[in-house]
Amino acid sequence: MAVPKERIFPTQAQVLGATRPGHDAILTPEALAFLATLHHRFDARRRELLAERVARQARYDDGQLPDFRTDTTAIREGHWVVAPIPAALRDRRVEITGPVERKMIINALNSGAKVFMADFEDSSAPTFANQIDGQINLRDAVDGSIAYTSPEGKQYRVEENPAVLVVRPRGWHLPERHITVDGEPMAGALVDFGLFAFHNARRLQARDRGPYFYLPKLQAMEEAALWNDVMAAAEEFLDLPPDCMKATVLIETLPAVFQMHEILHALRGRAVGLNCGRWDYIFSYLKTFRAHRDRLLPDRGQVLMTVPFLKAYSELLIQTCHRRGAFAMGGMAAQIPIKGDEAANEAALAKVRADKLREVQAGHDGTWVAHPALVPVAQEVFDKYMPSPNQLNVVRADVNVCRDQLIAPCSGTITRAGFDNNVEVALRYTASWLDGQGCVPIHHLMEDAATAEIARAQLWQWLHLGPLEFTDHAPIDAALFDHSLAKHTHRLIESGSPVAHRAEQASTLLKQLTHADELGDFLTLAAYEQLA
Ligand SMILES: CC(=O)SCCNC(=O)CCNC(=O)[C@H](O)C(C)(C)COP(=O)(O)OP(=O)(O)OC[C@H]1O[C@@H](n2cnc3c(N)ncnc32)[C@H](O)[C@@H]1OP(=O)(O)O
Ligand SMILES: O=CC(=O)O
Ligand SMILES: [Mg+2]
Repeated sequence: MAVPKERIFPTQAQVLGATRPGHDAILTPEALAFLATLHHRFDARRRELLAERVARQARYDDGQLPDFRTDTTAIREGHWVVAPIPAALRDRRVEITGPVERKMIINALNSGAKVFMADFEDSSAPTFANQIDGQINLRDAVDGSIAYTSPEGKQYRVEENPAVLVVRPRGWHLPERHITVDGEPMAGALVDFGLFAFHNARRLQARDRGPYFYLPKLQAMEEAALWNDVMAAAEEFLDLPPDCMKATVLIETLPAVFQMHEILHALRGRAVGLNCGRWDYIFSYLKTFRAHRDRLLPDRGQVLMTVPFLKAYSELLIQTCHRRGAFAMGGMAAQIPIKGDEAANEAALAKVRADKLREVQAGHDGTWVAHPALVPVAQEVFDKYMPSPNQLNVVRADVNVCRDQLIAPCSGTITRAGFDNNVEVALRYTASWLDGQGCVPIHHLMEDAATAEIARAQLWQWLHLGPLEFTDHAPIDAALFDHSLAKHTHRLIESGSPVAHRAEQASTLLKQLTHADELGDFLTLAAYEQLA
């Protein structure tokens, strides 16, 4: 893409990773100069905001509880709405999500969903090849040339009326060590956003669609303001109209739920909605309260969206969004279709249906599905209960959520089966991730970075905030964890799984993380050190 010379920052980002054929068309000198510009202008601020996360967590560790801000009351109480939502995003009843693999992108675009969220984040293991191949695939999807032939000879191409593309870059915390500026690794977020915007934003803007993004794992309005400034700078650099880049923000950290008005306000020229990222939200609840024994969570299978703290979160999100003219998107049920067992499949679909029914009846404007076969399931429910394109008119004046409801302890039990399942899922997911696969089915559930984080964080919590015991009074202790981990490691090695060779490596990493005195910030940060 031609960019006026005076806009190009003198430094180029350096590529340290091995590149493959086709990568040079993404990692062009102009694109690398654009990345360097983003890095120079915004990385120091990003690092400051990450330091604020650490300070915030230290306050929670000292016993403070998250709460609404006192310095932003005027924003919460003021009368303002977000900018008008573009036509392409006014009906988002079903959104399919998935990694940026070539075949899956085509399948997702053809799935019948209104939106496809192309994911560089929770469902991606960010090897350099995955991330840059993903950029090639998205560029080809945007320019209409994407096609794929499977090893069996099946041909894939995009059909008419594909889903609207929305891209999710990595969160602010993850580095991209294969691209550096002045010797410093770039932020994965700036690399994913920057390369996608550089190669596709103008082309998208020239059509009836635009450059649209999902923004993950924010904790505070200042982090949203940083994204706003990054996008504004990119628009200026790429000669695009101000605020044409649109953002839907995942509310998937506990601190962020207390700043939803503020986050929308920081992005008000470009915010189109918030989304209930339930899995990371549960993980964030665990992490925020890692030192609070009175807020331990039971088995993850019991932490459903109907438990009080999650119900309060989703209802407050709907009320907040609709007050501001923004969409309130629902989230992901973990069930996926089960092949070869009709009864089990029907039971899984019934769970998805019930989840979508809860969402649409609560006032959500749309929802997420993990698999193409779930598009009609979710759509049927939303079509029935949401005949208009959205339900921005549902103001939920009945909702009156206070701080204590958002952080309410969750009742339930810790079972042996739940403990063992956490060990198995954390191990098998980590092995897959280390092998370059960021989303996998385990026991017929979708497991990705967020769900795996819950599994491993719970293990840490149960071992470190104890002494705890199961319902049969057997102690929950490190010896039990070591035993279960050894058992599942052995099983994975013997399983013939394509990731069996990663079993020992994943096991060692999990052991370190679970035995550590402090709950590590992100599994994916620790594992990134070892990612090929
Ligand atoms: C917490 C969060 O962040 S949620 C968001 C992140 N998570 C996701 O996006 C989940 C994405 N989903 C997936 O990756 C997959 O559905 C999995 C891993 C859960 C299951 O994958 P598989 O076991 O391969 O599913 P399955 O074999 O049933 O797939 C059947 C077909 O559907 C396709 N498919 C499955 N999921 C998707 C998807 N999300 N998008 C597009 N195509 C898909 C497969 O590619 C396959 O295509 P083919 O018949 O042309 O070969
Ligand atoms: O990103 C979504 C989530 O649930 O986490
Ligand atoms: Mg998430």
